Amino acid sequence: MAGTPGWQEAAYCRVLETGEQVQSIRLNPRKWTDSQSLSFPVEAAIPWTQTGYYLDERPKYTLDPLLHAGAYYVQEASSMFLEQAVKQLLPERGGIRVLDLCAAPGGKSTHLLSLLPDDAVLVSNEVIKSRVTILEENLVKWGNSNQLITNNDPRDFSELGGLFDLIVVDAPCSGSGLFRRDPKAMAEWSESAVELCSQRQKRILTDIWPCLKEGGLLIYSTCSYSLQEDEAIADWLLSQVEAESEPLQVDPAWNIVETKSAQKAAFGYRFYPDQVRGEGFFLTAFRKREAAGTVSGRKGKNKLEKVSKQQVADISEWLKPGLSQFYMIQENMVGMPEQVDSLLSELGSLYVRRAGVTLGKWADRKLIPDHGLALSNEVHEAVNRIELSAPQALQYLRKEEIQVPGSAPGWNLACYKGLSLGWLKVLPNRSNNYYPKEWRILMQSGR
Ligand SMILES: C[S@@+](CC[C@H](N)C(=O)[O-])C[C@H]1O[C@@H](n2cnc3c(N)ncnc32)[C@H](O)[C@@H]1O
Repeated sequence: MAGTPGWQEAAYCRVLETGEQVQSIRLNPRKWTDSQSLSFPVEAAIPWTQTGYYLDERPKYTLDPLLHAGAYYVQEASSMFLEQAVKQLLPERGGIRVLDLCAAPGGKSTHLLSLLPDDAVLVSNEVIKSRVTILEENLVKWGNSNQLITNNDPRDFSELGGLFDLIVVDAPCSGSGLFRRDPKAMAEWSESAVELCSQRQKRILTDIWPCLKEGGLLIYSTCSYSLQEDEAIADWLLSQVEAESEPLQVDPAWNIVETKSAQKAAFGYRFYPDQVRGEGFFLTAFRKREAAGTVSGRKGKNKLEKVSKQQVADISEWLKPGLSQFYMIQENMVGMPEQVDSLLSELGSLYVRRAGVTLGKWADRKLIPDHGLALSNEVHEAVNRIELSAPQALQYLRKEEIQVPGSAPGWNLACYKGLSLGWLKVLPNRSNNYYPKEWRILMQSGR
C-alpha cells in the first residue's frame, strides 16, 4: 500500500490489529423512520447519510422481525457515501432511469431506492445467478414497486443504447478494504488478483458506457485500496470516453481522503478504517459529455399477456392506486407503475427476473397473494392485519403454526410493530403460515 494516497501506515496497522468491528444499519424511510424505536439502541448517526446509524454492538439481526419486514438494511458505513454522490450530482428531473450494474446482495440498490423519487425506476442487475436470489429477497423486503431485477452480463446491456441517467458500478474488486472485517479477504488477496480485477473493471466499464445517456452520471466504487482498481481506472476511463470527472463537496470533519488521479486529475474519495468509522472504500463519479454521441438502442420485444379489465377490478381491493399496468407472467399476476412498464419494453433480450410487484396466482377468480405483495408498499391499508408479539413473529418467521384466535377469516397480513412480515390464512380452527420456505429462519432464540 506504500504510495497509496492518504494512507497512514502506523495508524492503519494499529486499527487492523484491534480487529474492531463497526456495526451499522440504514433505515428504510418508506417503512421505518424512528431510529429510537428499533429493537436495539443506535449509538450515533453516520454523517454522510440521513438514514444510516452506528450501533454499539452487533445485535442478533436474524432474530429481529423488523429486519425481515424490511425496516432496515445491515450495511457497512463507508459505502453509504454513495448518498452524497447521488444527492449532489443527480439532476432533479422526473422519470430518472437508474442501473445498479453489480447489485447483489442489494446494499446500494436498497439505498438508491430510498434516495430516488417515486417516479424514478431502478434496474438492479447481478451477473452471478446464485447471487440473484439474495438480491431478490432483499429488494422484495424493501418493498418498492419502481424496480426491476435482471440477471445479465454487463456486455448484454451494450446493445440497449443510452437508456440510463445514472449507472452505479460497485465493481467486483480485490477486497483489501475489507481486511479488518474479514480476515479471509487478506488470505485471498494477491497482486495478481488486483491485476485481474483491474482488467475486469475496465471490461465492465467498456461494456456499460454506451448505456449511459448523454449528460448522464456514472458512479464507480470499489472496496479496494489499490490504485490499479481506483484512480488508475478513472484515468483509463477518461482516456477512453468523452466524460468529465465530477467533484463532491465533502465535510473536512468526515476525514475522507480526497484524491486526484495521476494523469487526468480525476476526483476520488478514499475511506481508511483508521480515519473514518467504517471500512475501506473508494468512490469516483463521471458525467458523460452532452455531445458524446450515444447510439439509440434496439427496442425490445417483450410481449407480455395483459390482465383483463375484470381481473384488474377484482384485485383492486388488494392494492393502493399506484400500479397501473398488470400482466400475467407465467402463472403470476404482476403489477407495475408506468415507468417500470415503459423501461421493461426497452430491455430487449435481457433476462428480467422480477418487475414491479408480484401480486400472486389467479385461481377461481380469486387472488392467492404472493409474498412480494405482502412486503410491498403497494398493499392496500384495508387488507386485514394481525399484530403479532415478538415471540409470535419469530414463530411466524420460522414458518411454524401460530394461534390467532378471534382474527378475521381469510387472508391476513402477519405484522410486527405495524410492519408486514407475510401472509397468514385464517381458517375456522387454525391458521396457515405462508412465509416462503426458503426464507424461513433456522436460528433458535438464545444462541
Ligand atoms: C462489490 S459487489 C456488489 C455489492 C453491492 N453493490 C451492494 O452494495 O450490496 C460486486 C458484485 O459484482 C458481481 N460481479 C462479479 N463479476 C462480475 C462481472 N464480470 N460483471 C459484473 N458484475 C460482476 C459480483 O457477483 C458481486 O455481486
